[in-house]
Amino acid sequence: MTSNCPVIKKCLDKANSAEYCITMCRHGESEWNQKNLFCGWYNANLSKKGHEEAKRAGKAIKDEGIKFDIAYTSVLKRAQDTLNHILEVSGQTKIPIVSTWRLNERHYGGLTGQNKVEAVETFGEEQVAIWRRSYDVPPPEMEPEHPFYDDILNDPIYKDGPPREKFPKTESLKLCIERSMPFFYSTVIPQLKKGKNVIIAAHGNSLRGIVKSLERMTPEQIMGLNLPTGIPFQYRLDGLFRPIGTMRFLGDEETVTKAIEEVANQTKKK
Ligand SMILES: O=C(O)[C@@H](COP(=O)(O)O)OP(=O)(O)O
Repeated sequence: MTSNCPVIKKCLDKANSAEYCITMCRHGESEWNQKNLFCGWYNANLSKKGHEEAKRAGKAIKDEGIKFDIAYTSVLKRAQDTLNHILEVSGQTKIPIVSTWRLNERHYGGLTGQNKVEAVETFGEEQVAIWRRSYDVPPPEMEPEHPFYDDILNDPIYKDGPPREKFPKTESLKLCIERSMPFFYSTVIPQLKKGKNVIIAAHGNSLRGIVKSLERMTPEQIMGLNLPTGIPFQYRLDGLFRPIGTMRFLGDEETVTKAIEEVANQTKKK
């Protein structure tokens, strides 16, 4: 965009030249990723492989000499443990860490705890693909009889929200974006504006929501994006917080491609 008006031109020059950098990382493989179960708000641990992936992510950040000023994560331990490994291995455990339910994985509703291949056998490939990757079709709600309903609802990690009357029973990507992006714009963006270097350690779908918003992707475009576990990626952003170039993974291309394919193929029988 260009303009002959000096005032507009000055604003546009500033917007086009300012540059921010943000690093994000989906947590390492969880025990439920390993068992191929829909996880959502269930508070799964990292698997042994997940701990290793997270440490490797920390090494990649250390090797690149990336220094963070502040870190954001969800209230779920798979994301928090991943962040802690990253900060420990890269020698930056002293930075402030902000945890919020708003960066949680999308709530997978009644699918929580179901095996992804078995879900395809029960509901069909097309339906499960819609629940996993459509933009605005949420999975069936989690009913009070669901084996994890009470554990999740009464978990003290939710003492600061969401309020009980708004506690999700299921979420589409759209609903996940509606609670994560207000946090991103009100809390993370101001830090970037102050020149701070930020890392977000979160989840496959809460991060897909941020990517969709930053890249101004359509609902159709975001359907095709799968994020690998434990591989950090970065964006350089212009003054209007638009990406300059594509996301850059801190990992070799072969490993990244293989890890992305694994996520895409989770509903296929091995
Ligand atoms: O909830 C889950 O099962 C996965 C994402 O699953 P898909 O949407 O890729 O099926 O979330 P994460 O492991 O990132 O917390």
